[in-house]
Amino acid sequence: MTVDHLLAWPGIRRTPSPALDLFHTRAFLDPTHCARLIELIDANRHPSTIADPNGDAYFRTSETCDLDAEEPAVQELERLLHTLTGIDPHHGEPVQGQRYAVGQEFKAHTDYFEPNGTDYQQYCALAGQRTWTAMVYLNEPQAGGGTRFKHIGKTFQPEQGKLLTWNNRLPDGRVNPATLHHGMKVRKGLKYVITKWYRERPWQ
Ligand SMILES: O=C(O)CCC(=O)C(=O)O
Ligand SMILES: [Fe+2]
Repeated sequence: MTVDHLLAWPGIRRTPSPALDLFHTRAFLDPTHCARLIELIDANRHPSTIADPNGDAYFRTSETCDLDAEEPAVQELERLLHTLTGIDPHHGEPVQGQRYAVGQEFKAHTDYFEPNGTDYQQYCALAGQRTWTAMVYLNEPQAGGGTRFKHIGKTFQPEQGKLLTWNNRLPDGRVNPATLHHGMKVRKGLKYVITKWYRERPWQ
């Protein structure tokens, strides 16, 4: 994907930082679309998991849903993401939904797989490393639930339909530690997001 392609999206904003390529845009999804995706997440959620477990049982306390690629709301989301990013849809992992109740979070992590981690071979042998991440807030909790990029001191607040996207790699192809981010604790209400990860090579 080229950054120029992203910049053609009306209303896209780049976070001014030399450390990483990070963009956001408001109202990427409309409220009806968000509500339908929330319904799908609620119908099929289970405790979230992590790669390279680090011994902290409270590292990621949310619930996850693998969304059904046949659902019209998921297909429409995929179509919009393709228009936004220009990334070949075959390089995408299936879309996931995440739900956080009060007190739940996803502590500071990177979306790429640690190149020397124990799980790298298992997760990356076929499709390669994660390249770009796209995430969309589907609602707005009453308090908390921001996404904090610690290295650059930037926190995004959840807002229904707002999209974030960033490049997990550096221009030379190595992973970028400055993409470290924290899905912070929800203090009041619920938080729903979708996450979409792209790979170097086609998925499956
Ligand atoms: O919920 C958030 O704000 C961040 C989610 C996230 O980083 C992830 O699912 O990888
Ligand atoms: Fe993440």
